[in-house]
Amino acid sequence: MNMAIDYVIAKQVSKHFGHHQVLNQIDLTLPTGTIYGLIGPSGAGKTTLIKSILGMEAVDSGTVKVMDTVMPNRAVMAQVGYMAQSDALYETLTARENLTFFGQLMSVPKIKLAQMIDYAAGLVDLTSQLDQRVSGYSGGMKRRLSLAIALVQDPQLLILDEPTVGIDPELRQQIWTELNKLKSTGKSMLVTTHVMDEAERCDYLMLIRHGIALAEGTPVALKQQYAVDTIEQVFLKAGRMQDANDGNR
Ligand SMILES: Nc1ncnc2c1ncn2[C@@H]1O[C@H](COP(=O)(O)OP(=O)(O)OP(=O)(O)O)[C@@H](O)[C@H]1O
Repeated sequence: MNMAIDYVIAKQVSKHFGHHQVLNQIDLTLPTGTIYGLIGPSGAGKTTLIKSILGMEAVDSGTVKVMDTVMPNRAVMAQVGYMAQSDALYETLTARENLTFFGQLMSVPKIKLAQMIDYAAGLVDLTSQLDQRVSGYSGGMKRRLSLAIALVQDPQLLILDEPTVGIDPELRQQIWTELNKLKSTGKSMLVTTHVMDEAERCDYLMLIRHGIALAEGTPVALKQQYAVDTIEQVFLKAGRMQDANDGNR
């Protein structure tokens, strides 16, 4: 059983590119056994926040700790299952070879690696195509392989940037069922999504827009707070309120 710790603690994280403030004093705490969703429109700053948490993007101010360690830190980074928004795969290799390569890179012991490849491939429904070259894969298959790679090292913390883009609804359901199983073993996930029914499945949500954390809480609490029935409506209402506030300045 895992100790209840906060896997991620980000405090007052700010970041700009040129004159553009992309993150504005963001606080985020991700406890054990939690699926934390980041939702927001394109360009809101979700990927930049994720990269800042992973130590891949230097922040202007604020601090990030992952597994109680100040980031960036290579050893901690190696313990995080990260699925980037664009697939970084070796096209000339097969899916199994890709999984083996990344598993070895993450120092997964050989016996465990074979098991984890079978498990991860099964989870994303690629078992029968494992020995095909990735160059022949469709976009959705590549996305699924990237998710399998994030899982192959059996990480305690998964950071998934739009994991289900291009994946059909049935498989999306299966993947979410599995993410919930992983959660019940104490793993945590930070997930970005544009899909509102996925947002509803998260334990906790942050709505981010123009680099600002507009609202956060459990899906139920957010719906109550904004007196609406869906997360999509929360999102629209919070956005309108932000625009009205900006207009009043
Ligand atoms: N390396 C960079 N240099 C300059 N601007 C950048 C860089 N990376 C991101 N940006 C800008 O920062 C803003 C936030 O981008 P980010 O990718 O974090 O948004 P996002 O919420 O993840 O969007 P999406 O949902 O489309 O992935 C955008 O305006 C983007 O153009």
